[in-house]
Amino acid sequence: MSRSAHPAGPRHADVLPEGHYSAPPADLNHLDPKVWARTVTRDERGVATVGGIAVDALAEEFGTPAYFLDETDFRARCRAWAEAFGKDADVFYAGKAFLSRAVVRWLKEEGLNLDVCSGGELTTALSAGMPAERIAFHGNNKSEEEIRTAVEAGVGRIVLDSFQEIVRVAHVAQSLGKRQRVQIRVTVGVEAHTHEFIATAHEDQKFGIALAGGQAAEAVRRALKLDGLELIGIHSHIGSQIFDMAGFEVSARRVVQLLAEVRDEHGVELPEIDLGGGLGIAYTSEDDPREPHEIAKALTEIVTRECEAAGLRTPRISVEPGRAIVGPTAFTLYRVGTVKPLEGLRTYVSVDGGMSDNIRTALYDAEYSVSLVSRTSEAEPMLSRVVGKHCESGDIVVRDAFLPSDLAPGDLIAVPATGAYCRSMASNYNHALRPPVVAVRDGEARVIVRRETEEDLLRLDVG
Ligand SMILES: Cc1ncc(COP(=O)(O)O)c(C=O)c1O
Ligand SMILES: N[C@@H](CCCC[NH3+])C(=O)O
Repeated sequence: MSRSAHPAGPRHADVLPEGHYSAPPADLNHLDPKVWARTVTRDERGVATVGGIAVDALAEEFGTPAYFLDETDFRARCRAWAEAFGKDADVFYAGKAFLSRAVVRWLKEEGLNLDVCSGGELTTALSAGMPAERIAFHGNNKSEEEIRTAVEAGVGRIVLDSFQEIVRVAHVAQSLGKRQRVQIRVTVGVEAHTHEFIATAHEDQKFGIALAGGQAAEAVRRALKLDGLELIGIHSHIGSQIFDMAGFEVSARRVVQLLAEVRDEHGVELPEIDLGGGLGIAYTSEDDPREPHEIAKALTEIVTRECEAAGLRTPRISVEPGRAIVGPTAFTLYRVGTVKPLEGLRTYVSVDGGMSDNIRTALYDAEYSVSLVSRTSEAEPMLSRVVGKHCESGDIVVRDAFLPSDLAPGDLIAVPATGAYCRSMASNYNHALRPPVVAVRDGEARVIVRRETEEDLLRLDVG
């Protein structure tokens, strides 16, 4: 592939326009372990490798764009979470981040439970052999059919999200002659420090039942009266990509307060509390996420302290990390198609994917990093914007990042930390074919979700 020089673009710090970036990194070839999956490194040629396989070979075999998932890293993260919380707590992987049958099998083998939030996720989980009692079923508008499937399967818990749902689940359970274990999802009134679209515990939004105004206490009252329900606890999820533990602290305190009120009113000590997911990961070298053992320690201490103060037995804690497990384990590999320097601004690098395989930049103004991975380069840093091939000027994958100034069509670049909410939120915009997910481990690569084909598109179009 040609590496012809292109007209000089904006390259030096003194001509850089405003944007979300700091100075160019000291070494553009360095693959920072903070943002790259555990086994990623460069081989003797300078080509990046994952699980011992070089990305040029992966691109050759599987094509681009494609997501490559480091199975070793995924399993290690599952184990770290399970060990950090220990046997007296439960870790539910949030399947919305990324779910496939292989993932379900890994979770099962590594001792994790699974949070699903739709009939589709539930079917995937059951079809890959996840025991139903290890599944939690979420959602703010579960259909009667979804509820029936979940109750029939015997899911470990359904998380109730509205007053209507309390009655709906009780009715379905009773009609099946069952008593369904449930939690009530409450909104604790915390403003999580994250993007507005992914914060979920302030009161003015669609999820949960507010603690404020006694709504949640009323939900407990109603649930306790219904024969079809066994109320086992209270659930709170405050948002996503959160680094600051202060929000979890307030949330835990308010949930424990509700448990104390329930004890006082009904003489019942609910045995479980779920503090949701939402723990942040490093998308760029500037992010500093917490390790699972620190998170486990902080959450356990808060809950224990608050329960002691309220004279309650400490309930069994559960958490639902999605992004923190799968996010860092995958990267998206793209091939560069065009390189367009805009004098005084930045260089637009077009790749063969875009907002259809990563909507997070357009949707949340998310920040990502990017590296040239098919070779190393000693060329000077060039302020770049990585864009896709869609008919949309907001089709941006990486808003501001530095790539070497000799970047050329045919080069492979990769965006790390795309394991969560990229394939799971992928679309067919412009009839794009959603990329495959390839799991790599110990020198072996295998497709776990295949690439869509034009036949798939035509098969759906029955007109
Ligand atoms: C109820 C619930 N649990 C868990 C999660 C997982 O969040 P994250 O992937 O940020 O850990 C979400 C999504 O934000 C959620 O809504
Ligand atoms: N999908 C979002 C977060 C919401 C997760 C589900 N409540 C993201 O990419 O960050």
